[in-house]
Amino acid sequence: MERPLEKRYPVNAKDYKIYEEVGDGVSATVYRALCIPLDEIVAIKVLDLEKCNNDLDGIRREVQTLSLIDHPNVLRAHCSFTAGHNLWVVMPYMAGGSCLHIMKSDYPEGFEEPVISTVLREVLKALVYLHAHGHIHRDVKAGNILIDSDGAVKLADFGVSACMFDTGDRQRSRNTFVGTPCWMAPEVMQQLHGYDFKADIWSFGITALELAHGHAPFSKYPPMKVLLMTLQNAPPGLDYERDKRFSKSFKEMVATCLAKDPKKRPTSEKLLKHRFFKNARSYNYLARTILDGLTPLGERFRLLKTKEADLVQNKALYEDMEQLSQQEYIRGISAWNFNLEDLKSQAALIQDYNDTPNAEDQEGSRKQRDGHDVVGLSADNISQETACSSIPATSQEEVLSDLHDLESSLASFPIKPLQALTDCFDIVEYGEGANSPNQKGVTPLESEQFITNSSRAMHQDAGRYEGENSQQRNPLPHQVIPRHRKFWSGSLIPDSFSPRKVQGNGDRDFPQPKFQSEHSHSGPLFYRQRRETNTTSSEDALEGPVVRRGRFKMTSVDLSPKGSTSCSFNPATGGLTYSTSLNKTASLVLPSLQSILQQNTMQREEIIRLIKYLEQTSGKFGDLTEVGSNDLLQIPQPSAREKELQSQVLQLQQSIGNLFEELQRQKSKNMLLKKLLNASTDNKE
Ligand SMILES: Nc1ncnc2c1ncn2[C@@H]1O[C@H](COP(=O)(O)OP(=O)(O)OP(=O)(O)O)[C@@H](O)[C@H]1O
Repeated sequence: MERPLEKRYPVNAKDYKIYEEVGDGVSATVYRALCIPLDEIVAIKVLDLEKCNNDLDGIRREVQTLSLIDHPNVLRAHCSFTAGHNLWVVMPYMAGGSCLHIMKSDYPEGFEEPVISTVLREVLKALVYLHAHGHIHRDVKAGNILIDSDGAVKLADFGVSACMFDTGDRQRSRNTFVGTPCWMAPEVMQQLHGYDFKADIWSFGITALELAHGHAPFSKYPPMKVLLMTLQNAPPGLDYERDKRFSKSFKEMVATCLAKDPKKRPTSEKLLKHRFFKNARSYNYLARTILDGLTPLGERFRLLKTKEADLVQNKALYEDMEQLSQQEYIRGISAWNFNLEDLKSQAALIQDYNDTPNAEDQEGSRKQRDGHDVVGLSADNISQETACSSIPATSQEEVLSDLHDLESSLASFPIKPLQALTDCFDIVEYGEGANSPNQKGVTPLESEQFITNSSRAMHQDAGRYEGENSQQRNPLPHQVIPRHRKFWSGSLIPDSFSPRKVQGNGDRDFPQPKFQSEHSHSGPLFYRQRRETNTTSSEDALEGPVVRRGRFKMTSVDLSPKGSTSCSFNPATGGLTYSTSLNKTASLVLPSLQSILQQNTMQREEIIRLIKYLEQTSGKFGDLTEVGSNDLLQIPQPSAREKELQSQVLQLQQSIGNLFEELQRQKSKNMLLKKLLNASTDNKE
């Protein structure tokens, strides 16, 4: 029988029409697109080669690997080529998007068990195939499980995949730190003896929890804490009490994947025989359940990004803190081997979150206290860990203890740890210019054929997605949506921001409302207090010329008018005269001036009341009081409402001043940290 002609996908950017953005990752953006000559809807992943630290050969090998893979549950590339400084990977378009996106938009509490077992069985089939062909996927997570409109499930993203049978450079690359910390197996973190395909089984177990809860365990913590918790806590799992809605077989299946000792984890083949997967349905079931009624992928992604952008905008200061923490994390790990003291002093800068731990973490700590399944820990470590995972860390000491714990948990690190880590995490720095994540130019410049044209056409129904957002045929969507820092957990929106999170059902005690208020008030207070208690801290040393002022430093002496000789107080109007130019100095003194104004207004009213009282009770000071009171009483008394509004305005102005001040402080701190980071990198080299 004659074989049907293979479809050949063009390797030139001008043959594709880019529609809307449907996803983004650490180093790539994914678009829905039309392959014009074939009249077929495809997905195009655009990687900025300048942002990939990998060498071109490495990427070439990855894509070659992709093109050789042939399994219904593994997403393979049709073809790939370079366009300008971007690599375009053309793939089948998976109209349902990733499980992560589906959960974030419609199932924030996770999926029901039959859905989970159906999805996971398909993923496991992909892993059986990959492992049998010598590949470790290394990035199994809900964000990489894609669903097509008919419910077909494919495992995507070989951005970090490694070949188990390779030798030489490739083999050594497995001794680097690759993956996303929440899904990362302990042996991958430890870097002791390298790792094998069992690392995928661990990530598979974590993904099962992610699908069950809507988020991965520890996803709200900064990477350093995730490392510590993974290494030191008992493995996360489904709780018999808390996760009543799930079957015993599901709980068992997760537990078997999440054995800390990789040898105790089953192979993918053996796992596929687990009774949990007996309940899996056909993939059409997914189309009928989770995909039914979903808005088109592009629109869903846009809404999620808008929501994320709004939340991030409102939480600009929190972002600064996160960023600082992440930079500190990278710095901390990378500096580990050569300057512990310096590291410790820098650790003082790590902002902790005062998060209420979720039941998952408490459970982990409880198990650990009971002495179960703790790898490589002394009693000392255990108590320290218990403190750090079950009680909100609030002090510098705890951060230092985290670092101490990490020191004992990570036996050794790769030769170039900093490089390895910067490959893993998206580090955003102030002043990023053209290469910043927002500048994801995907201009279809003259393209040159780069890698492969897939040997086999994928079974893609060319016309079926044509209707989806067909009006949105815009040219290349440069910076359609502002891109923000990627969250550690891989979530689109960090858990603590999720408006759907509710307090109180064990696993979901997310501190969103609490955090919001804390952030605007307690955050800056926390920083100031810390500085006050430790004026010789490295933070102070780093701060340079930042003036430490603000409402939390005010004393009654500060508020006295005589203290502020540099501004003029008009007793007739009760107002202050000062330059209105909004420069830095103004923003720094503004809070003090506003307080003085408030204080004086109150004093003035007090004096007027006193004069009135004296007028009524004594004629002795008649002349004097008459002059004084007449003079003062000429000013109309503000009504109670006016007073209230006045004080609100003052408070708002004061908050603005404080926020501006805090922002300046964070900026200068960040700049200094960047310098230190560069210096330590230079040292290392
Ligand atoms: N073929 C596709 N069809 C539809 N959506 C896709 C496709 N490929 C990727 N996506 C979407 O784009 C998102 C990011 O893609 P991808 O994971 O490949 O990028 P990445 O930079 O490698 O991300 P990361 O390293 O964080 O996993 C996915 O989570 C998914 O939602």
